Amino acid sequence: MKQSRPRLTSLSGRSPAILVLEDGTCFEGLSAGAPGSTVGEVVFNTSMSGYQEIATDPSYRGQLITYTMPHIGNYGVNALDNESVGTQAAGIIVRSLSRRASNQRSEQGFEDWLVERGVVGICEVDTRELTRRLRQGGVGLAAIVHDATAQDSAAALELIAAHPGYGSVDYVSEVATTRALRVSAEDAWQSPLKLTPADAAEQEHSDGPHVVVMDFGVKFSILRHLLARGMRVTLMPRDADRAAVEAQRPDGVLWSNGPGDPDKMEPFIAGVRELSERYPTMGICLGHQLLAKAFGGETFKLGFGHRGPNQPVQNQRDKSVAMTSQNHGYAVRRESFPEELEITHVNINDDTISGFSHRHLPVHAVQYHPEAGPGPNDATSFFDDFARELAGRHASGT
Ligand SMILES: NC(=O)CC[C@H](N)C(=O)O
Repeated sequence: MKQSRPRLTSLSGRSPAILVLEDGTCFEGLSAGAPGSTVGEVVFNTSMSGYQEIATDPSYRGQLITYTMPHIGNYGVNALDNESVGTQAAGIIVRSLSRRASNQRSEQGFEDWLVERGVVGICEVDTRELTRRLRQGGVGLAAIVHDATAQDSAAALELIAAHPGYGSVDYVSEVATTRALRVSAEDAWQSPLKLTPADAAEQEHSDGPHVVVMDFGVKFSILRHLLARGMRVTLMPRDADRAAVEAQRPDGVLWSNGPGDPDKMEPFIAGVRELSERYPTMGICLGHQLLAKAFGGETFKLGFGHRGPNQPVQNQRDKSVAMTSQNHGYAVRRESFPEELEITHVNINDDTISGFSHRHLPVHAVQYHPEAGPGPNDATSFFDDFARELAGRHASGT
């Protein structure tokens, strides 16, 4: 392996650790986070900040996140920035991991938090070289093993061999709700989000439009954006049928983001179609992919995906460009794009489909993340449009 600087063998108590790719390529580094070993699909994210939001984004379930920003952890973590209850990344890979957190919002150091949550990591890795490889060869499985050097690569390769393959795992079942949950609007931006069983007594009596979020691993920022626009929000499990959704008397339905290969979600596609013919509908990321499939489209795996806060997307109607936050490894195939849908947004980097609307139904979907979390707020108008659509329907009682 090419070394860009002399290998460190210890750094304040860290032990040697390795990251091994499927093809046997070994990156040597030092242990970080919780001790042990881990395996997952190795991907990279180009954000300069937002490491906590990324590690808690359910769409990263089963993945080892390479942070391309060379210095990670310096502003600590805090409870408000979690994008879900758990920590979802299967592991983290960084160049320099800060042990000191310096920020007025910090409640805990990033590494202590990783240890507490059992997330295995590796630091002092040549993340630039790793990212170049992933860009050239595509993403794949990899394993991190602590207390190991390149001579121990076989142990890592065994972990990889025992993995069923990223696309074969139903990661959504590990992160999404299995029961209806009400989302409390109280202090949504000031305190950690509160989710309570929807059968419990109503906690609030807001009279805003009601959105049912079909949960495949939704990010809290999405829920906050809905609440901030005066909407009432209920999470429903992915297998909730039409009757269960209708019983909630929603004004609209949102299909959430989520981890894994959208092809694994085939059993739920008929339900996506049925509900989107009935309610104003919005889809984000995995939700975008599910909606495209529901109308006859297909998805495919990108070489190395789009993960970062600086993905330029062009609106096909007014030609404006927004910088968007993205985190996806699959996309909708152009050749399969259904006639009844219209492409509304395109990723300028590689011309992939970034958004569409139905030609006749109020169905809109984006492959990017208008909620950012982390990332720029260029695209939040997507929520404004949805709120307007639902407010009209709510007022008219249709
Ligand atoms: N953020 C997401 O919803 C990701 C969708 C899907 N799992 C993908 O990787 O493409």
